[in-house]
Parts: sequence; C-alpha cells; structure tokens
Amino acid sequence: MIGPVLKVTDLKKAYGAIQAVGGVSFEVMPGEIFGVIGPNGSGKTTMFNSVLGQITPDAGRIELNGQDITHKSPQQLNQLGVGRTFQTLQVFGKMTVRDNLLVAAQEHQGSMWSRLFAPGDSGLGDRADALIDQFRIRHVAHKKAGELSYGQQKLVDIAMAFMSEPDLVLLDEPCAGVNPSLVGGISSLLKQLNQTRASGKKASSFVVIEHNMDFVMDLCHRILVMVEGKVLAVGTPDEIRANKAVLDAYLGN
Ligand SMILES: Nc1ncnc2c1ncn2[C@@H]1O[C@H](COP(=O)(O)OP(=O)(O)OP(=O)(O)O)[C@@H](O)[C@H]1O
Repeated sequence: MIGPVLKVTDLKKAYGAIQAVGGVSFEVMPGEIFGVIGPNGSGKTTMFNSVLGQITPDAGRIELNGQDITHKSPQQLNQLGVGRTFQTLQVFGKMTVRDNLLVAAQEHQGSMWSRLFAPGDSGLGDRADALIDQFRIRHVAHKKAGELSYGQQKLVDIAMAFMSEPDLVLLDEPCAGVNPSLVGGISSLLKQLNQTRASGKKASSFVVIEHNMDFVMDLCHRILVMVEGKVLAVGTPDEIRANKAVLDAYLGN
C-alpha cells in the first residue's frame, strides 16, 4: 500500500498563552491537492511554517514519505523535495523573470559557488523555459520581474516553487491580492502541474492555504478545516460543504 507523502501527527505550537496549533493531525496522499481553510487566526500559517521547518513546534511529528522531518531546516526540506510559496511575493524585482526562476533552483542544487562554476546553467535553463511556457509568461521572460503586474509576479512566484521539481509544494494563499479574472488561470495551472510536472512524469502533491472558497472547492481533492488551532473537519469539497459544524463555525459566517 502506498503511504502518505506528508503525515502530521499531533502537532502543537503555543505563543505564550495562545495555543496557535493545539494537536493537529492529517495526511496528504501522493498526487493529492489538499486544502487548508479556517478563519483568521485559526493556526493555518503556524501549522504550515512548522511543516516547512520555519518554526519549531512544541510537540508532534512530521513525516515526508515516511521519513521524520520534524526538525529539518527549510534548506534541508527543499533538498528533500519540498517547495513552497509565500503569502507575500518573493521575486527579485531587479532580476529578469527567467533569472528569478534560475535562482529559485539554486537552493535545491547546492551552493552558489558550485553553481557558478558548473558548466552552463546545469540544465536549469530548459526547466525554466518549460515553466515559462507552461505559465504563459514567455512575453515577459526577459523583463525585470519588478516591472510586471502583481498578477504576473504572482505567476512567477508560483513558477519559482516548481523549479526544483518538488514532490510536495505548500502554497500559502496563491490567490491573495490577485485580480479575480486571474484566479481561474492559477487554478488550471495548478491542476496541470499536479497531473504532470513540466519535465517529469510524476504527479506532485500540494497543500494549499487559501481564503478564496470557490478556488479551494474547485481545486482541492480534500480540505482540512481548522478552527482555534484544531481540526474541525477533513473531507472532500462536497463533504465540507455539507458539514453542519463547518457551516456553523466558518462558512456560515
Ligand atoms: N509570532 C507570533 N507571536 C505571537 N502570536 C502569534 C505569532 N504567530 C501567530 N500568532 C497567533 O497564533 C494564532 C494563529 O495564527 P496563524 O497566523 O497561524 O493563523 P492563520 O489561520 O494563519 O491566520 P490568517 O488566516 O489570518 O493568516 C493567532 O492567534 C495569532 O495571533
């Protein structure tokens, strides 16, 4: 039987008297798009940052493909095949779009020095070009990222997370601040990337935090609902829509 890509068991993190995450457990299966929703302050980001090695949880265990990654650094996780996007844009405004993609792969590939002295761009150029085409940003590939619209920069930002061909990608509010007319495009892109990565044939799994409910319901295979640091429900979009506790605590607000 195939095990989960990501397994989080009884994760806890407090900030003083605030129990931001109070014993959260869930599993993400290979190829799954797993949504995380919940009201502001329900602990989504704290859970996310714990999984990504950005904060140290007080208790609990995090496994990637069966391997304990609870105390790994973000760099180690990147090398193990975990990618991420942030709520706020992480593009380098003065570099071209293509160079942003090349830089994004560096963490995964080793030190800056080894890359500087590696022949050519070590195959990363092909990967960058494939993503540029897939994300339909060819016409701006040689522009400085800072000159693009916010929506285009968001696309570059998401593409950067895929440069290292990750098995698992955590996306923190991919639609935040994006013009509603672009939201459908981001959803289609993520579905495409989930099915077949640009140069590989392996499906990748995503965990997506997002407040845009239509986007989450359309994109995700399963959704976890967090309220006050705990799991209120996990289920398919239809199950979540029909869950009375979720409606009362969240969707009904
Ligand atoms: N660095 C911190 N120091 C103190 N309290 C924090 C810190 N980070 C988060 N918290 C608190 O922990 C709780 C959970 O916050 P968290 O940001 O994880 O929620 P969230 O669900 O991601 O919220 P949002 O949807 O607004 O991003 C909140 O009460 C928040 O105020």
